[in-house]
Amino acid sequence: MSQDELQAFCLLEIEKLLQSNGKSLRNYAGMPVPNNSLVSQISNLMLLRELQYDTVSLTREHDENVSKLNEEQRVVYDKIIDCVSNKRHGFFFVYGFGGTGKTFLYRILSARL
Ligand SMILES: Nc1ncnc2c1ncn2[C@@H]1O[C@H](COP(=O)(O)OP(=O)(O)OP(=O)(O)O)[C@@H](O)[C@H]1O
Repeated sequence: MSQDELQAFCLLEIEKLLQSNGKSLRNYAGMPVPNNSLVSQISNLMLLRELQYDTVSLTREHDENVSKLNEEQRVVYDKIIDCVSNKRHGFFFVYGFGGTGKTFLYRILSARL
C-alpha cells in the first residue's frame, strides 16, 4: 500500500470514529479529509484480496481433515453446513474448554464455505 493510500485509509478510519460522535474532520481547520476516490480504490482492492481464496488448497485442507472430526465436532459441522446449504439463517455459539477443538472445527468450516 502506498503512503497516499495509507493516509487516505487512516483518515477514513478517523472520520468514521468522529462521525460516530457527531463530528467530522471538516470541523477541524487544517485537517485533511479522506480522498474518496482513493478510499474506494483501496476498499475494492482489499475486498478483492480478501476474496482471492486459494480454493485448491482450501479444498485439500477440508478434505484431509473433515474425516478427523470427532462426534461432537461433526454434529456442529453438519448443522452449520446444512443451514448454509439450505440458505437458512442461523446463529451458532460453539463453546468448550481450551484445546477441545473449536479452532480445528472453525478451520474446516471456513475451508468448506
Ligand atoms: N478432531 C480432531 N482431530 C485431530 N486433531 C484435532 C481434532 N480436534 C482438535 N485437534 C487438535 O487439537 C489441538 C487443540 O485444538 P484447537 O486449537 O482447535 O482447540 P480450541 O478449542 O480452539 O482451543 P482454545 O480454546 O484454547 O483456543 C490442535 O492441535 C488441533 O489441531
